Amino acid sequence: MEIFGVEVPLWVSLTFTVTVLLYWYGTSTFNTFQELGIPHRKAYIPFFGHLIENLVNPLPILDMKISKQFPGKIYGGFEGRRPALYVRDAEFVKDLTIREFASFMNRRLLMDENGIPGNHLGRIKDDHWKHIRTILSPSFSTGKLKQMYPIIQSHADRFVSCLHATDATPVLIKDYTAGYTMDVIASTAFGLDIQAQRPTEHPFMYHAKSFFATPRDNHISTKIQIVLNLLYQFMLPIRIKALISKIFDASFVGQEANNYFETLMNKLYDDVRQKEQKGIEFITRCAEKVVDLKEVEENTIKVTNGKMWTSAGLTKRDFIANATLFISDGFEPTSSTLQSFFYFMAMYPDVQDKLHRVISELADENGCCTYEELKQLEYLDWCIDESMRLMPVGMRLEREAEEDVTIRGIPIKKGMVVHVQIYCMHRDPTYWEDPETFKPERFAPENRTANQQYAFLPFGSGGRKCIGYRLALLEMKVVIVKALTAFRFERCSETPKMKDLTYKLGLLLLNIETPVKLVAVPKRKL
Ligand code: HEM
Repeated sequence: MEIFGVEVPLWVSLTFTVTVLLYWYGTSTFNTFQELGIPHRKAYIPFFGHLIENLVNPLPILDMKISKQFPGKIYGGFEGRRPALYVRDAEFVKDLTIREFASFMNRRLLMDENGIPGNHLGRIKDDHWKHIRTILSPSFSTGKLKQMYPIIQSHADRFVSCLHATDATPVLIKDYTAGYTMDVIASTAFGLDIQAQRPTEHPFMYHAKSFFATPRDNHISTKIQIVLNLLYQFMLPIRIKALISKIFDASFVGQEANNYFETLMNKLYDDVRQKEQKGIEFITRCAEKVVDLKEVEENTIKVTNGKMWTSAGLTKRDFIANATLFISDGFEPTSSTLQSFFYFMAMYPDVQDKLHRVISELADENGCCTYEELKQLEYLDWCIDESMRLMPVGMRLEREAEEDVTIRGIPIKKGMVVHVQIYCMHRDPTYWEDPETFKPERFAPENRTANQQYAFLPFGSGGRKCIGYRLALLEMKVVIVKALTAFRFERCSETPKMKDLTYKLGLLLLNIETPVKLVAVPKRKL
């Protein structure tokens, strides 16, 4: 082929044309924010945008660094070709999650799996989500929590015995909070006593850990695997990923964990249906709602986002997916939050002493008090809130625009993802005086300011707020009251300083990477 009188081989001109077309397509969305007049980060890498940077850096650190460049608290960026809006303005967040809830009801889907994860409350959409949320919500009512209270207390006693066995030597506190949380989940949700606080790892615990693909170690090979996995999730279209995950074990949750819980839930379902005496567990309530799609009236059958469901109850698939909700969403956030809490107690001994005084005025020598009495411990509430302010496990909330909407003058296009930067908001000096310091008193009613309401969202906001937050708070309070009655948590030479804490890679949860070692010094002999 001749171009401007020069002979160019056909393969060269074809390669050139394809490269130009690919470059054009790979960058064609990169002017979105310029056109909308929204401050943004310029993207240069075709197809990737800022994705690689997002995946190879711990998100809280990156979010804090970048957000400093945007004092207006709202800016655009690119996750691959897809425009995403990053927000840390409390008033904007209020409108996004409450006033405009109907347009931002859903989270973005990276996978359209048919197994447990794809049908779980956190991932389903629109009317399907509303229907399942309505069925599950009563499982967290005051009445249900009161029924669970003695069970939770017995696991908290076990937590105290396990710590006594450490003989005041330094321990990785997360091993203990994880065991406790899992014991609570297995018993209150499934009626199982899996003894997760024992040193041997129960298969239930082993598979539960992979629900959030929580990295098991800090090896470089593990990090590469995480980054490749995230790249795969972001870069390929959902349909292609669905095909690949059918052929290989490429689901969000490993196929092994999926199969384990599917088999277990089927077995528990059969047991529950056969039992005459109904238990108080979450699974019993879910099992009672299961209906056969072949037997329900046709007008109750709906399809949302490719998923079939019925307004007459739960399908077996909905049942299996949502029965595991305690594990997939309840386990890691609660055990991590407890880890942070005990860490802050050791780092701020004056706060710990004050909290201990308050607790000992109310609870007996075993840290027992009634459900109602627990509510009177407002200083405990402030300490937990302050701990979640500095270490919010849900470091970002995610919403996807269902339609074009303008919020506070910012136009948001249909399909755009909005990330609420919880970690940044919780440490923003506009909302919090001296934000890096642990000061529970800032949560005393007389110290609260109006603009803090939507700048403190450890459990999210609006209709999609954490469904299990009341249970999470209860199980944390019970174990804290018992643990602080029995021990004083102290630093040791292996306890990291706050400025040295590093975080694991990942987009969902704030996960401390630095091993957090503490000493639990008994207050009295058993
Ligand atoms: C300290 C512990 C916990 C923290 C910090 C936490 C935090 C969160 C956050 C930030 C969200 C997103 C909310 C939003 O998008 O507005 C969420 C959602 C959710 N959480 Fe929790 N959570 C905790 C414990 C639990 C427990 C114990 C359960 C279940 C037993 C649970 C079940 C869920 C579910 C199912 C969702 C999705 C709700 C929906 O989409 O309707 N969480 N959680």
